[in-house]
Amino acid sequence: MTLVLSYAVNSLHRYMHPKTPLSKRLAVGWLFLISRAAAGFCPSPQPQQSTKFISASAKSSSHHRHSSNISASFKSYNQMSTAHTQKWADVFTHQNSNYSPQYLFPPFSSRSHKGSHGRIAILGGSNKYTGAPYYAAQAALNCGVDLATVFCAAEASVPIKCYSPELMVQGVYSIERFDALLEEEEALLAELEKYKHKNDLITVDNFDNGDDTTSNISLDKLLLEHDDSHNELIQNELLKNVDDTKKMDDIVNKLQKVKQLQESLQELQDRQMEIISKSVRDVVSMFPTLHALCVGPGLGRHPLVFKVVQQVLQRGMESNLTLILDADVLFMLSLEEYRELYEELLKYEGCIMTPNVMEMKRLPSPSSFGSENDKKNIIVEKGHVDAVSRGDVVMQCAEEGGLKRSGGIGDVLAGTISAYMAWNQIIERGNEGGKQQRAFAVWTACCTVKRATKLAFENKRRAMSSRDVLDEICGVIAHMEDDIERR
Ligand SMILES: NC(=O)C1=CN([C@@H]2O[C@H](COP(=O)(O)OP(=O)(O)OC[C@H]3O[C@@H](n4cnc5c(N)ncnc54)[C@H](OP(=O)(O)O)[C@@H]3O)[C@@H](O)[C@H]2O)[C@@H](O)CC1
Ligand SMILES: Nc1ncnc2c1ncn2[C@@H]1O[C@H](COP(=O)(O)OP(=O)(O)OP(=O)(O)O)[C@@H](O)[C@H]1O
Repeated sequence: MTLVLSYAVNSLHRYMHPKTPLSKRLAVGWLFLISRAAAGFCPSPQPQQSTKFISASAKSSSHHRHSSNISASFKSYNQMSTAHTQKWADVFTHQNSNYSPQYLFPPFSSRSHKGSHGRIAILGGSNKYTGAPYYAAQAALNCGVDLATVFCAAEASVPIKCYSPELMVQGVYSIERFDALLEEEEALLAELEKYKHKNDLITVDNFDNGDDTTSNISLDKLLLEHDDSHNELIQNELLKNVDDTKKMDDIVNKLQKVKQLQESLQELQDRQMEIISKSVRDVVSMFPTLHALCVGPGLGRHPLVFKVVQQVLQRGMESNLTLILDADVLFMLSLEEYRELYEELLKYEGCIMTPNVMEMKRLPSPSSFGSENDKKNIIVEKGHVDAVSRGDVVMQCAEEGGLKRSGGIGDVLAGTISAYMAWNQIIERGNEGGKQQRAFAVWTACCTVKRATKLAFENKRRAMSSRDVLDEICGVIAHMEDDIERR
């Protein structure tokens, strides 16, 4: 196109000479206008790219300038140079690919049984959000997995069941019950706090030190720093030392009340732990049958749900289960309380995080990492161009999406990645090649959703919703499989 353009400009210059006949001048004028219009519609050719992931550290210095702006949070791959982007079709135009598209989809066989094309689960869905886990699970089914289970809040299970008979849905905790437990705990803590602030000074013998001196001790100190047997001792000491019986009764009553409150609090916290453990057991008992678990779509931000999720993720890593982390679980991992878990997940090869712009900004920079290469997990930074990175290598998905961005497309992507990860497990069975192929499969999942969104948008325009994207997925995958066969 550049050649055509320069030829046209040169010709224009030559033929616009006053001695050139008018008819020739008009013809050249048209040629010039047509070539300008064509240049506007066709993008200039991209430099040759390989299908290898590119090393982020090998990139131009411009991305370092950009990434320094976000030093407080996680390094943003979408703020790096966008020169090395790829579309699905590019995979077939380069022979030096490290990745094998023919191993993305498990082949059909007459010996296939229910589950041999993938069993995934979603942990998410709350009283507020029921659509998100549905989109994720249904996306995985529409990709082609055989079985999809949704573990959710009991309050969400009936609506989700009603969306689709194909889904298996299990309520594993109740937000209402968790709310009641938290309210009870808050009331007990508030009552304890009231006593803590009663700083009555009382005079006691220094029996601890075995000497005869006396000192003023705040009731606060007595209540908080002495165990039960000690309290008894204190009471005896008080009996000996405090003359005013009314004051004495007061103090003893307070001690008893605090003891009672502390016991109730302990009993409540034990009950909480028991309920949380039961929820965790319900999810973990399915692990041996799962190829991948996606956590987060519509999860909500209840502190006790986060406790369940914390244990599920720990057990997932212990079981070497592939974990796809999206939405609210990424919020949870940005909290100081879960920093240790977050850093463990960054080192876990079977973890794929899919942050949107906000979630990416919230994720903290890991403190225990020397370089990007210490990160073993995969991060999919969603945006106009999705960036899939592992360690310091990054592959950007330049596939065009639709112009409408309805809520839930991120959930569709999380479910689609779950399906590709299930297939990766089935095909590669965790060998070294499989791990390399995993990032490529995640990138292909991004291409799939971008393409499905584009088709849905072309069909429905302003009315496009995430359901329409779901409907396009199977066609997109069928085309991709055709591309692989034709290769
Ligand atoms: N049907 C359902 O059930 C659905 C349920 N969902 C579930 O909702 C839960 C919360 O997810 P989330 O994405 O709303 O939370 P979070 O990331 O904190 O964003 C909140 C704030 O960030 C902003 N913001 C977001 N993106 C931005 C961007 N690209 N660029 C700029 N700003 C951006 C945005 O600002 P606003 O646009 O409102 O001005 C907003 O204030 C989660 O469980 C998810 O699964 C959804 O999946 C949808 C379908
Ligand atoms: N600026 C953008 N331009 C075009 N596409 C985008 C843009 N940002 C995100 N997308 C695409 O939209 C899809 C969902 O990404 P998004 O950032 O909306 O996730 P999300 O907020 O987690 O979604 P959800 O609504 O499910 O919570 C992805 O396929 C992503 O590639």
